Amino acid sequence: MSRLDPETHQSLTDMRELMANADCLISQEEVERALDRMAEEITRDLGDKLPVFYCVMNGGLITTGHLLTRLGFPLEVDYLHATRYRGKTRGGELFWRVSPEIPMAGRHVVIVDDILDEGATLAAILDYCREAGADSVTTAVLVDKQHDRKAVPGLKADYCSLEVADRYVYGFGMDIKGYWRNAPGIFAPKGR
Ligand SMILES: O=P(O)(O)OC[C@H]1O[C@H](OP(=O)(O)OP(=O)(O)O)[C@H](O)[C@@H]1O
Ligand SMILES: Nc1nc2[nH]cnc2c(=O)[nH]1
Repeated sequence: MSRLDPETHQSLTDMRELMANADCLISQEEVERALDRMAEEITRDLGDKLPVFYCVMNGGLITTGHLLTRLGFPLEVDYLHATRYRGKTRGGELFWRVSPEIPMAGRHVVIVDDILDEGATLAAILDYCREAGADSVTTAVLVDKQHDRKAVPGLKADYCSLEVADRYVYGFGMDIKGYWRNAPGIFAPKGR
């Protein structure tokens, strides 16, 4: 391996240590089973509606990819990027980096994301879809974080069968300090 500058070397060490000491909250097998269930339900409800799936970047990337390969019906795919954490563990104001390209008017829209935490992101995206004239809007989210701080009390995704405790989690699309979106399962730093 080529020599790394000291700062990069330290980050590499820190990130490897973090993963070596993490708690695995949901294994890859459990995630796969949850995606199977989600795909079955979506197929039942939307399989004959030519829906458009919008991936919420960046976190929704892995869930969207795994979900779409389980869907055996015609559909379109687009993405949007609305972010409010931006490498931090606390959410701030929602920043729209990229708006979707495929028009939503008159379409059956499915929003796919990795996590429903406080729900400010999903609530804003739902408003956007309704204003854009979508015929129907459904939401598919891999995990729902359990706490009572939802931006809209009782907010739930239409399709979601995994729950996580109120900890900062990463893996399967979710980052920790920008890293480990590639972790195969859902993890949390030990003791935090
Ligand atoms: O329910 P909320 O509290 O609103 O948080 C959920 C959002 O937070 C994450 O995105 P983030 O803002 O980290 O952007 P990123 O996916 O680009 O990292 C995640 O992918 C969700 O979109
Ligand atoms: N990576 C990550 N992103 C989030 N966005 C909202 N909550 C979380 C979380 O627990 N982890």
